[in-house]
Amino acid sequence: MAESGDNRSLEQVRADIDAIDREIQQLISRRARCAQRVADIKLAEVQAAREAGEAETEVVYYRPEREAQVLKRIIDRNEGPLEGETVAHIFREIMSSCLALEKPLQVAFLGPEGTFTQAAAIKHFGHAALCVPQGTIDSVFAQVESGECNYGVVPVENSTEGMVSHTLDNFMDSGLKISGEVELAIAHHLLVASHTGKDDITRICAHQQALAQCRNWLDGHWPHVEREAVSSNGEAARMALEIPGVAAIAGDMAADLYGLEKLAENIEDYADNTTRFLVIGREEVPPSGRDKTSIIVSSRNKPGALFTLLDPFRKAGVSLTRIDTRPSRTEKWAYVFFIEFEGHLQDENIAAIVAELEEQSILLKPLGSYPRAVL
Ligand SMILES: C=C(O[C@@H]1C=C(C(=O)O)C=C[C@H]1O)C(=O)O
Repeated sequence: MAESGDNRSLEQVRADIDAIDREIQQLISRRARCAQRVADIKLAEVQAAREAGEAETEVVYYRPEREAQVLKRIIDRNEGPLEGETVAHIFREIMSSCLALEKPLQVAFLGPEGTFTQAAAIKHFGHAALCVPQGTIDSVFAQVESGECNYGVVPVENSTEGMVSHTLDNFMDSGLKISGEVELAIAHHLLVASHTGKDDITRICAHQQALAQCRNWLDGHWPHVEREAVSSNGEAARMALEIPGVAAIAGDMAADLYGLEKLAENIEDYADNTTRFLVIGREEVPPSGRDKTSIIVSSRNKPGALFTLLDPFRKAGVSLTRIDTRPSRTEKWAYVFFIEFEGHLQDENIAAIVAELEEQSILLKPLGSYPRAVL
């Protein structure tokens, strides 16, 4: 085996690499056959349940909690020289391809193509999933509710593509469950078509949030060029390709999709610009061991209402990861809280908190427990 510091020739090291690749390929094929065997077992179990008159009808091949465990283990045992996350991304793609041997997952996302939501969908499900663009957050929910798509991906926090509140409103009326979360580092670039030079630019287009996130950079570099907010960064990229003089601000996905050139990279004013997305599905997800739970709770606007809702978490020492308020649409002066915390609804301490909250509130709706983002 080639090690750094040995005195093998280039040809010898390449021969080593070829032999290793052969082994890796054989192992991947073996892994894929195991995944097929798992799928056969799942199918047989569902068929047996059907014959026994049990209600289950759908075979669920995709197991988010299992995938999260596999990826976490890969990161934990990684010894370098590659980064744990880099290796996990490779395994993300292997799992995605193994699962697609049964049937590629259909994943609805807030489109159009080339948006960060699509990048989030691919990051979570891998490239073997079939990502289907939707025009609105409502239609992402509808596609999953009707069964057209297996899962959906919607932005929920600090997004350049959609409104948090709109996603939360959808959860109030929907029976769908959250089955995962995706965190994505957002890097914006100034993009132009190959036939557009720096001096040809008369207009810079992007989603309004992308324009906002790059405001200082634009003020410094392009103070006199018109800025135009359009419906998405993907749309801005399409315009940059088709309309002379237009430059777009968008991410890598859009640059690749429309074959645009990067005039400037990473132009966002703040590094660490992360957007969070939620994965929605029809099934509840069993515990992975590192989970989060999201609930909607509603209480009357009386003194101490929020304190009463949050106190059970404090007493149990459970960390809240997010809390949002929305006005209730059904009752004047009632509020709806969207609360996220660490733990799974099947954990005893979490079940006890939820039972206590149920007594204190007008309405309590669990939106699901799901593995914390690994990648
Ligand atoms: C193989 C399984 O099914 C699917 C494929 C997985 C994989 O390739 O590792 C993991 C979880 C499931 O999404 C399983 O449940 O173990």
